[in-house]
Amino acid sequence: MLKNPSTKYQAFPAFNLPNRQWPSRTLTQAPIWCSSDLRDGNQSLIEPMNAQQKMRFFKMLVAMGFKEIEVAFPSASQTDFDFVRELITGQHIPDDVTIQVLTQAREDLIARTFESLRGAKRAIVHVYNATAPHFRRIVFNHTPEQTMALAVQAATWLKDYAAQQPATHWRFEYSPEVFSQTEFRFARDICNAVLDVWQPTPNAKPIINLPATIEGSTPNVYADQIEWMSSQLKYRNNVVLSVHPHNDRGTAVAAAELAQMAGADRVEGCLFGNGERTGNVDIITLALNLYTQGIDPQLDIGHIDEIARVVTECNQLPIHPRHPYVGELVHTAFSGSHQDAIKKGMAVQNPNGIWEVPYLPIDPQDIGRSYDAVIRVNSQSGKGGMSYLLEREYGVTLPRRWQMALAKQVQAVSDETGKEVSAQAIWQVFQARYVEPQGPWQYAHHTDQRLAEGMHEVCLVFTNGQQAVGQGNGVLDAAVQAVAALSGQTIQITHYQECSLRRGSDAPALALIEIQGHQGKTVAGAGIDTDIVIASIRALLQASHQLLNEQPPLPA
Ligand SMILES: CC(=O)SCCNC(=O)CCNC(=O)[C@H](O)C(C)(C)COP(=O)(O)OP(=O)(O)OC[C@H]1O[C@@H](n2cnc3c(N)ncnc32)[C@H](O)[C@@H]1OP(=O)(O)O
Ligand SMILES: CC(C)C(=O)C(=O)O
Ligand SMILES: [Mg+2]
Repeated sequence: MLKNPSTKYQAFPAFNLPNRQWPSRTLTQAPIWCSSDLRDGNQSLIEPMNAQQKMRFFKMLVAMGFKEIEVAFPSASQTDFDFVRELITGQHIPDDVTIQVLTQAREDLIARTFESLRGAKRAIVHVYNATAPHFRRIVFNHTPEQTMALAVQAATWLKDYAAQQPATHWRFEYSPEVFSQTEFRFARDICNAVLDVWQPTPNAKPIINLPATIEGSTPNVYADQIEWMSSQLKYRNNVVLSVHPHNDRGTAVAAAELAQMAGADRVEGCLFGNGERTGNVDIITLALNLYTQGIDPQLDIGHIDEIARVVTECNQLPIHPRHPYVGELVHTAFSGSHQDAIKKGMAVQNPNGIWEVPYLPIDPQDIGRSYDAVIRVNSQSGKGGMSYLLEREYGVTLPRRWQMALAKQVQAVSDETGKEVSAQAIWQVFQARYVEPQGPWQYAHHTDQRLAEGMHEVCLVFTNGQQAVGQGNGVLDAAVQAVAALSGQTIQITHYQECSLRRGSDAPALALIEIQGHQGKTVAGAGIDTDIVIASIRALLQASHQLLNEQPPLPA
């Protein structure tokens, strides 16, 4: 039993913003993305990335189309410092990409940071100090004035150190760390004081980054805070307003989306939501959320599994199978009614039309996945899923009655094992039930004699030496008469269907036959052979066995 929380935790105060605009806005374009994987993501790893891993990750981010990449905290470690040097001296930074680095508001660290950036064509130096009251009190033992003075001092250091390296095109970024838990007027004042130092121009717009360092409220409150700050920042037209949500409450994606509706121009985050504690906001989810609204996310995510492979190998952390868009199971339906709807949706989906396959918010092929995993069968599945797999893997489209009968048998298998049933296992159940001979008349060979125009006499020879002769107006009709004579029943074909099997090098033919015996009982059989006539005779014989064996009829 949890303890009463009311004496230990406080509700996040509501934000009074009566004329808030963001709720009636929608997202219409991608923000400026900044990947913080190599800094915020990296600092949260059990084992931070080594130089090779960072370089591999960096190159992937560039290939994906990121134009701003926070690559390091250069004053933190020699590895990070050397990595920045290698990026610059090794000329690994394309002309349209700007690297960003983070530093605390301490002069020694700032000096080292600028040292790491020597020779860079462009760079963003990102400085932060915590501004929330409990951080001021607990971590810094600072008055608000001292916190403000530290930020202004840091802004001045950045400006001065940048002036000593004029060949680089500098941009500055300031984060009031723990912004979302800072008194909002104080947050505004400290950001504006920093901007006063930097004197923004259109040519080098500073970035004001407003982090939810620890996510503490519902996303609407964060959106209110961002909308209010956007309206209160000085030099707003020459300032890039950035957000940096963490995911402590599990709503970082929502917070980032609402914040953009509230006026944020830029989003910092990490791929698949890596980052401190529960992570930074997941840029892939944000981007694909835009994509599925018909908006170009301005990132190349057309090969999501390859991206996931690089990220998991570099971070040495797995991705949850239910993770939006990328998880192993997120495009898979096991349950019968979902499978039925997906199967119907896939069948009618216009390749050039609006995507409307039920239960699939995105076409898996758009992110480089196949349809293989879309439907998987277990005890929760129905005829739709089972027949989808047979169709996809073997090219066999069963009539509805067969689907219903086979589904029962497949479900019996999955109930018994408690496991998933593969397409191959379904095919085996199908063969055992409809194809494999279950009686004495196993086909050996046959002869076909033309008696007159359209009239055939067929002699069926079985492996046990028995023979049956019949006449009819085609080979199959004659075979039916032969089997009828043999079994002493009138037999009538009520359904016939043939197809080429997809699996197997010689593409054998499959014949499906339904016959009606005396008292109107309808049974089914299937036959496989490279010759469609023989496949049909085998199917007929197998159906006749079902008639004799008192097998249950097909459902009506
Ligand atoms: C929310 C975020 O993600 S912020 C980024 C966090 N990332 C990291 O910290 C990773 C890299 N950091 C490091 O490797 C180290 O912290 C270093 C190398 C930068 C500094 O190490 P140290 O000098 O040993 O300082 P350490 O971090 O242990 O101590 C924090 C000190 O810096 C102060 N400090 C913390 N943040 C800041 C800041 N943004 N600006 C100025 N001072 C700060 C603290 O008040 C404390 O001061 P005190 O020693 O007077 O009590
Ligand atoms: C340094 C800042 C931007 C940060 O990572 C945070 O507040 O989460
Ligand atoms: Mg962070």
